Amino acid sequence: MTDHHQDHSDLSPEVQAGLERIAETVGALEDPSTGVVLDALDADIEVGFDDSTVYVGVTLGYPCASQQPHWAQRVQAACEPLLQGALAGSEIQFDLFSEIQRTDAGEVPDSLRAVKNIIAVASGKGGVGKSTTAVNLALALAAEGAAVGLLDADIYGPSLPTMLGTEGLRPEVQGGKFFVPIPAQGLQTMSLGYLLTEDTPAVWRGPMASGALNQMLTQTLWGAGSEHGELDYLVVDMPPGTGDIQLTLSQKVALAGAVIVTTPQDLALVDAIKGVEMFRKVSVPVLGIVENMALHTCSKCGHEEPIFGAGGGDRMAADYDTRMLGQLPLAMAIRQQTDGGSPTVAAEPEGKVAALYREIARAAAAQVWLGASDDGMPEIELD
Ligand SMILES: Nc1ncnc2c1ncn2[C@@H]1O[C@H](COP(=O)(O)OP(=O)(O)OP(=O)(O)O)[C@@H](O)[C@H]1O
Repeated sequence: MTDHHQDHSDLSPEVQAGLERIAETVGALEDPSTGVVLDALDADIEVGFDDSTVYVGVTLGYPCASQQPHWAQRVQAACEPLLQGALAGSEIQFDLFSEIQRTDAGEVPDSLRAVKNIIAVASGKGGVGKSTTAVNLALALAAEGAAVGLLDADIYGPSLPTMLGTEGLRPEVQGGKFFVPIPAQGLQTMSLGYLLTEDTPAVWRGPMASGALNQMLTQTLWGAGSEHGELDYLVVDMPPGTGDIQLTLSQKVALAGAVIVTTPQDLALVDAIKGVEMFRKVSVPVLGIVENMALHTCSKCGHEEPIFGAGGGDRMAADYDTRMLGQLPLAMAIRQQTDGGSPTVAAEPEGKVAALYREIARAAAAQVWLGASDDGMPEIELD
C-alpha cells in the first residue's frame, strides 16, 4: 500500500487538510504501466508545503524517467482545483522518482548478488525477433534511468556483438576466473560471441552449451562497470525454443520474470504458448507478451497494415491469463539499425518505435515490481 508521507505539524490545520486532500487525489491516479491506482501500489507519495509551493513527489518501483512531464501534467490537472482557501495562489511542484527493488533470489552466486532482477526474453521458436527485442528493451530500461546488463544466452548464434557494434572485443578477466562485462551503449554486456574465436568449433552440444551459459551468468562481475556497483536489471536474451537449456537456466537462477516474444502468425503463437507454459512450470512469472512484426509500415507512404493478421497476441494473452506488453511494427529501420550495430532505441531515441520499446520496458519492469503477477494461477502441467 502507498505511504503518504507528511509531517506537517508546523503548518496550519487548514493547510494540513488541503495537503491531505492533495495526497488522496494523487493516490487515486492510475499508474499507466500497470493500470492500477497509486494507492493500491507500493508507491510512495510525498506532499509538502513551503512558501506558496506545494511539493508533490511520487516514487514508483520501475524506471520511468521519460514520464516526468506526463505525470506533472496529470498531477497539476487533478490537484489544481484543490488549491483553495489557505492554499489559494500556491503553485504545485511535481517530481517523479523511481526506486527499483530487488526480487528475492534466494541463494545466489556472489557475482549475481549485484543484480537486483533478472529478466529473460524468450521465444518459442527462432527468428521472431527475440534478440532485437531483448537489446532494445535493455536500452529502453537504461533510457528510463535503470542500470542494465545484457547477457546474450543465444549459444548457437550469439548476435549481441553485431547488434551493439562490439564484434572482436574480448572481456577482461579478473583473478583468472571472472569476466568483466563489456560496456556498450550504456549497457554492461556479455556474450559467448566475445569468447569464441575463429578457431572455436561452432558445434556446441547441449551440456556444453548450458555449461558455458552458466559460466557467463555466474562468472561475470555484473556490477563492475555500473555506478553503484549494482544492476537494476539483467536482461537475458535466451536461446530460442523451449528445450533443456532454457529450462535449466530458468531453474538455476531465480528469474524475476520472462517476456515472451512472438509474431502474429498462428504457428509462432503456438510456439509462444509453449514458452508461457515452460516458465509457468518452473514458477517463473510471465511478465507479458511482445508481439513483434505485428504491423507492416509502408516505407513510402507510412500506411500500416497487419499483414500477418491482427489480435493474436491479445487473444493469447487473454487465454493464458497474461498481458500484451506491446506491439512492434515490421519496419525496415528496425532491421537496418539493429543489424547495423545501433538498435532503434539508441539510433532514434525520440522516434515512434523507441517510444514503443520504452513503453514495453516500463510495463515489463512494472510487472517485476508487482512481483506476484502470476499469483493465483494454477500451475500448468506439461506432457
Ligand atoms: N520489428 C522488426 N521489423 C523488421 N525487422 C525485424 C524486426 N524484428 C526483428 N527484425 C529482424 O529480423 C531478423 C531476426 O531477428 P532476431 O535475430 O532478433 O530474431 P531472433 O528471434 O532472436 O532469432 P534467433 O532465433 O535466430 O536468435 C533480424 O534481421 C532482425 O533485424
